[in-house]
Amino acid sequence: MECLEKPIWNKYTKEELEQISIPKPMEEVRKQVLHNWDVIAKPIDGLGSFETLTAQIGAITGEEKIDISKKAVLILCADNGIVEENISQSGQEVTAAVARSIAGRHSSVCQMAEVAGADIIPVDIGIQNREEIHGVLNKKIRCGTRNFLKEPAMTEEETVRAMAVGMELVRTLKEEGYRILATGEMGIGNTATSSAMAAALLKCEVPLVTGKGAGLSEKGLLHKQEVIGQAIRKYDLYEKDAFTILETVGGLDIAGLVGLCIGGAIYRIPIVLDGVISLVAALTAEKIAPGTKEYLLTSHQGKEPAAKFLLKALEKEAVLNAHMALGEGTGAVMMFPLLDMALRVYHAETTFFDIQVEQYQRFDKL
Ligand SMILES: O=C(O)c1ccc[n+]([C@@H]2O[C@H](COP(=O)([O-])O)[C@@H](O)[C@H]2O)c1
Ligand SMILES: Cc1cc2nc[nH]c2cc1C
Repeated sequence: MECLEKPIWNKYTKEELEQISIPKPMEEVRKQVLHNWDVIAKPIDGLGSFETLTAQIGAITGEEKIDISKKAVLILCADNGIVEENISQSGQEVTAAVARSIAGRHSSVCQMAEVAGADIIPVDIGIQNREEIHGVLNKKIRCGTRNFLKEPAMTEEETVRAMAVGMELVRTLKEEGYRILATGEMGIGNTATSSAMAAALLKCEVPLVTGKGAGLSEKGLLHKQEVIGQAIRKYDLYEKDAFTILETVGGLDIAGLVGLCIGGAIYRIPIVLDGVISLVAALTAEKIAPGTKEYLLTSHQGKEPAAKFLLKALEKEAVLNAHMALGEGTGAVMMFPLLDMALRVYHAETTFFDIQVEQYQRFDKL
């Protein structure tokens, strides 16, 4: 049965999206935050990546006093037609089941977000069935994508509309006072769409960037790699641009995440990236709107093999290396308490002067 599409806000065309110009972060503020860290009584660069990440947040927001008190994780839920090809352990009905669990605040990310003091915003951007799930924001573009082995997953218009949903969410959340957002997703089959996109974007062999997702057998993995390889050849994807790769083998969740990343850059909201699905969206966003990556913070590398190549292409390092493969935004949410702890030190401002010790000198250049 065809799903009735709901008309949604739609402002951009593909051409307009490709002409978005991303402002530069504020380098003076980054420098000032790094200087403030050096005055605090601790070894030089003692908090490592947390010093540079908080300086990045300063450069994004333009504020030396860093406030990430109001935070949220956005979980974009969507189905993938490619699941028909048995590239995942379960069927598409699991996407809606987990979305219901998120709405009821039971799922893994919900438990973690509660500890982190983050709000949970589940979004239906393309779950396959028509059910309105109470507590899930309805931004459905269509009921799941098409099977990309047979035809492109999305049309240009659907892709643009899904990206617009992500951008619009950042705009409204900024208006509501949110200071930092984490990316999350839920969608059976989205490690296959992510791996297909990663192979095409990075122009690398499919097995190098294709893993077992939520849990496949060795045989299942070989089949998944074969399916992705066939699609890459069918659409000649090594020769295609990022937008075409997204619409052909991506998903509505990934397109929405691309929009979240670009929205973060436009509205100057730091975006914390979760695992492989968010990382592929981040690289796509950077290719469509260069400069976007300056507004993105990494969290973890995870178990999917594509993650480390995507991080390298983004010229970023993960903070956590915990072999996670959960999704929902769990890795990104883990960053919130870590950043809160680092910022507690930053704002406490216990200086070398306070403890009557001569300030340590930095011998390398900032
Ligand atoms: O974030 C990751 O690195 C990650 C790795 C493996 C699985 N997942 C989650 O598991 C689902 C996709 O797995 P699969 O095997 O159906 O492609 C999807 O809902 C993701 O949130 C997520
Ligand atoms: C139960 C379950 C929860 C998930 N959360 C993200 N992806 C998932 C996949 C499954 C199968």
